[in-house]
Amino acid sequence: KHYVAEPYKIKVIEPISVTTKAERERFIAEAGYNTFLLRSNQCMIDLLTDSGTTAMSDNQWAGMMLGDEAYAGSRNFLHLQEVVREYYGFRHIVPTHQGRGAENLLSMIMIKPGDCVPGNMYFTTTRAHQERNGATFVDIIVDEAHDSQLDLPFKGNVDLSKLERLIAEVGAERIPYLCLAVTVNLAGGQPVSMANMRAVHKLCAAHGIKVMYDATRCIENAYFIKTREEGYADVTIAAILKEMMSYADGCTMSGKKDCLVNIGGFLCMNDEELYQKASELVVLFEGMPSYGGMAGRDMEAMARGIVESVDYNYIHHRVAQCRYLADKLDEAGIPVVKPTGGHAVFIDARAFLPHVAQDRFPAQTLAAELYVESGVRAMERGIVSAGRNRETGDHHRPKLELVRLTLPRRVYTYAHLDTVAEACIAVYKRRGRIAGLEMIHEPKVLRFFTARFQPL
Ligand SMILES: Cc1ncc(COP(=O)(O)O)c(/C=N/[C@@H](Cc2ccccc2)C(=O)O)c1O
Repeated sequence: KHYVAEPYKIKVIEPISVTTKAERERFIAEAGYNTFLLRSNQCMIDLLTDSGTTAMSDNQWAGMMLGDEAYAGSRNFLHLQEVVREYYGFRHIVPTHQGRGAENLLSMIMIKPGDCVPGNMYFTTTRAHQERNGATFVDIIVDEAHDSQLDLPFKGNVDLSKLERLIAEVGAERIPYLCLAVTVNLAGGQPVSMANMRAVHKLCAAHGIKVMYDATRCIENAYFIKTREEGYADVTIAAILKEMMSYADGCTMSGKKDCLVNIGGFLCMNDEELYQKASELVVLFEGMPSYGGMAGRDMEAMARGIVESVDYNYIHHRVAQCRYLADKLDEAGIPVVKPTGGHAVFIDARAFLPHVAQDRFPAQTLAAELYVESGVRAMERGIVSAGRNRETGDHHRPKLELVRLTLPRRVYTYAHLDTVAEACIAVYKRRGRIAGLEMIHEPKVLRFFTARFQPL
């Protein structure tokens, strides 16, 4: 297999703090066996998240010196607005401090209590905001998305018959919008095909239901369309992105992922009335409609990041790094989600630790073991992240109990990925001797961020 070399060279470095195994055993115990509670300087290769961990380019850093910090009408906002209109195609953009800011505004202006918001698999913060505004999230993703070993090109797709059944059951007036995630984080970074986006838009438009994308990893989705979908091999990433967005009425965006910045986000829409409502609320939650919780310099960095993000060489390498790591684990017999997603390698913790019951937190356990083995920080994406069912009080029990090895953009090299693979293989060899965890502190909201555990 050919793995493309980094299409950039290193100009500035940030030293990695090296730890010993004995130190890491102490650190993870102090962190309640929750990798979110480790300090950055206790992690040697930090694969917790691709969110906000991007290395910016010299062009973006130069832009940071051109921050127009005027309270209103900053030239950086005008630049960001112009770039989003050009690349995403929506008429209105409301800047927010990050994705969550956009999710908050969207949920508040579109949802009324008792509504249903259908989507292609849940995401924690997205669902939390929908529920907070009185809606019920309804999963309409294709069944195949819940099978980690099924190697299909677009496992993020919507099952149109599920959507039709939902509309028939609850009525279009109780569905303010469909939330289409491109890509689907918790399914393993799985993309949605252009054909499915087109069909979803057509069906929703026929019922007067808006389609709002969670565009957080839309460049990765565009790359998978280019490389996997008939008819797009010779189409540019930018043109694919624009067509994707043409099938949506708006989007929320966490700029901390595919806009290549460390903070920032936006909410987009075409509808004038929605824009007016969002503009009224943004002053309450994020500041002015012309800065949305970002400094001028951050908006400049994001505008420049958006232009860089559609460069084929950038996204080709970014996805190739994920595939490189996934192939190494797969060759060693370690169960990983197939096909490899755009931002991470997801280990199937249930298959890795079949003797650990799901309510003994296999993914949480494996993430802690990986950390002790080699200082690699991964993230639990299983029963702990899924939280509890509001009605029954029992854990949500997702079919996918995953450990996510999330690759920051333009940060690590293939040598780092070799170290990660070796660590996974070492733990895999001693998996029979790994017992589970019990939860000793359980927060009420989004518990995975601060829950604490101890070994059985
Ligand atoms: C598909 C999708 N939509 C919206 C957001 C929110 O965007 P923001 O508010 O962070 O900018 C995110 C953030 N995902 C991050 C950070 C994270 C967030 C909650 C729990 C765990 C991790 C991650 O997956 O690591 C996302 O993935």
